[in-house]
Amino acid sequence: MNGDITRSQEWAALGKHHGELAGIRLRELFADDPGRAERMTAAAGDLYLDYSKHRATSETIGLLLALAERAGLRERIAAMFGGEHINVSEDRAVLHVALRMPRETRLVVDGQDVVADVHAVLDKMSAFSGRIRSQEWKGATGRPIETVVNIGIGGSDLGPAMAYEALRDYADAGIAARFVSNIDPADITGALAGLDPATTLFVISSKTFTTLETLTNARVARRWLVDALGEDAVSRHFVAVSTNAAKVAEFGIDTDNMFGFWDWVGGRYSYDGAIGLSLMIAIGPERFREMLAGFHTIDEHFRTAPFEANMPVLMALLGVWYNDFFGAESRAVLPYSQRLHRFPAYLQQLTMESNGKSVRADGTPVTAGTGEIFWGEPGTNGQHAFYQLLHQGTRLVPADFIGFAEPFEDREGMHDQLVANLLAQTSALAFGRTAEEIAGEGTAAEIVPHKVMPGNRPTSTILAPKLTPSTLGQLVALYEHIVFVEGTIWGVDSFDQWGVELGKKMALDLEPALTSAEPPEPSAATLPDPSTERLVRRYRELRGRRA
Ligand SMILES: O=P(O)(O)OC[C@H]1O[C@H](O)[C@H](O)[C@@H](O)[C@@H]1O
Repeated sequence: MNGDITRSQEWAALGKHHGELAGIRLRELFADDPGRAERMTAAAGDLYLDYSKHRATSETIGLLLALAERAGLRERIAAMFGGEHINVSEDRAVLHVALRMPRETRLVVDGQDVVADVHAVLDKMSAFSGRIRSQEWKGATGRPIETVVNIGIGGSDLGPAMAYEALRDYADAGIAARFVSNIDPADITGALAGLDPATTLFVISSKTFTTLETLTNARVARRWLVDALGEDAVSRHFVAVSTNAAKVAEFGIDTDNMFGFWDWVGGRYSYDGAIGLSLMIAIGPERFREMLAGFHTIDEHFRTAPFEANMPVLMALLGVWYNDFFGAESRAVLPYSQRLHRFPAYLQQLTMESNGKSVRADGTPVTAGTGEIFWGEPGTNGQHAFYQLLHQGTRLVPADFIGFAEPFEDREGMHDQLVANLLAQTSALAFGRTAEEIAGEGTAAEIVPHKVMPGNRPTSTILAPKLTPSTLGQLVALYEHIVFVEGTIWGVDSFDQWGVELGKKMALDLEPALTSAEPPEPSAATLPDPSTERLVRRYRELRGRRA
């Protein structure tokens, strides 16, 4: 809908319903309606969702679905899949879903069949990965590649880094991947430690090929390689992934060794395309395509399933429910899988860069909270760290628990213990322990209040058969579409990120004040405020520079 959804009657109905439901506990909801455990579930591809442990009834879901209709979700899904320029502030189509469309499909956007373009790049990536993996591609000294170092940041780092960690059990060609992102010199120093230039391939990943961190790290890597192997070695050890061929050439990378993508793929939506090159080299093109098929399964589910059975729609609407009606500020994502240890970090960019907005797509200010704060750690590590607050703190933190039935490799029944922990946590969060129950166990009266577990803390549980390339693709697509639905309800442009630009520009302006031989004048335009000016002088002193 155009305009302010918080003024709609659907929004008002949810507000009223919240008033009625707020005092009701999950214990009561289950006692009144034991069938909810069976009913409040959804399936999509290999993913199974239990959303019965939410502070919601069938009526809540009905009201939320009405809100989605009012927001024009149906039309917006069609607009995205149809290649309309729904990224209005940048006047671009939003077509990450095209990155995983099967070869035989066609999608003509702005006069061009984007699916054919996608597969041309995938084929080029597959051929290149195949040459690296089969050791046909040799480094400058004739030795095969053993390590791929991806240099990128944001969407050009988090996706492949998260997915490589998730799927490293499938890295079957003996090629390891490392990831460098930060401008902190410690990052590249750590990544290069122990590597042999003769067997190292650098993948410089940057959509724009103008990102300071990436270009700086790439220059350091180039120097490291050239010092060891000479200038001529660069073409055997550097490839690029970018949308900007001119900048790639300017950097000195042969554009024959460049893998492209398009302005209709946002950085945080890009690792299933060329930005995933380092991952494809590690796990192989076939596994990579299995991952794409997983993404596509959920895309099709999202596009075609009725909203009441549509997993991303349901999960997104529950996110809106807590964010905007219960005032919850964050959502924990708790994968019971060590391999998914970078998944919460990946989701932070996906969700928060997309929906951390305070104006709507039409430029008017939002009138409801947007952009849940995503955070998390793998279980069970989180249990021994921050779950105390989840169980007994004063804040409401809805949480997504993610588990798998099969481990890649079990040891002494450990995997069943892992899953037992997941299930125990969601039950304890939902149902808690009352003072009577605790006193009944013989607990001293003065200790009882400390042990009361309030319960009523909502969770989603997602179960999948096994962490595979396909199920990883399914999970990522699920969250991409959750972001889309939430962004649609809030009316924001989920595909721009203007908020990160100012700090980048100011850092460039500020740097000379830190490094110049003479200290900056107090009135210098590069010192934006008195606090920053003092910090600059303090830094110069600590660095032994004239302050
Ligand atoms: O891929 P690049 O053009 O180097 O951009 C890398 C990252 O930097 C930017 O600042 C954006 O906030 C991110 O969305 C992007 O993923």
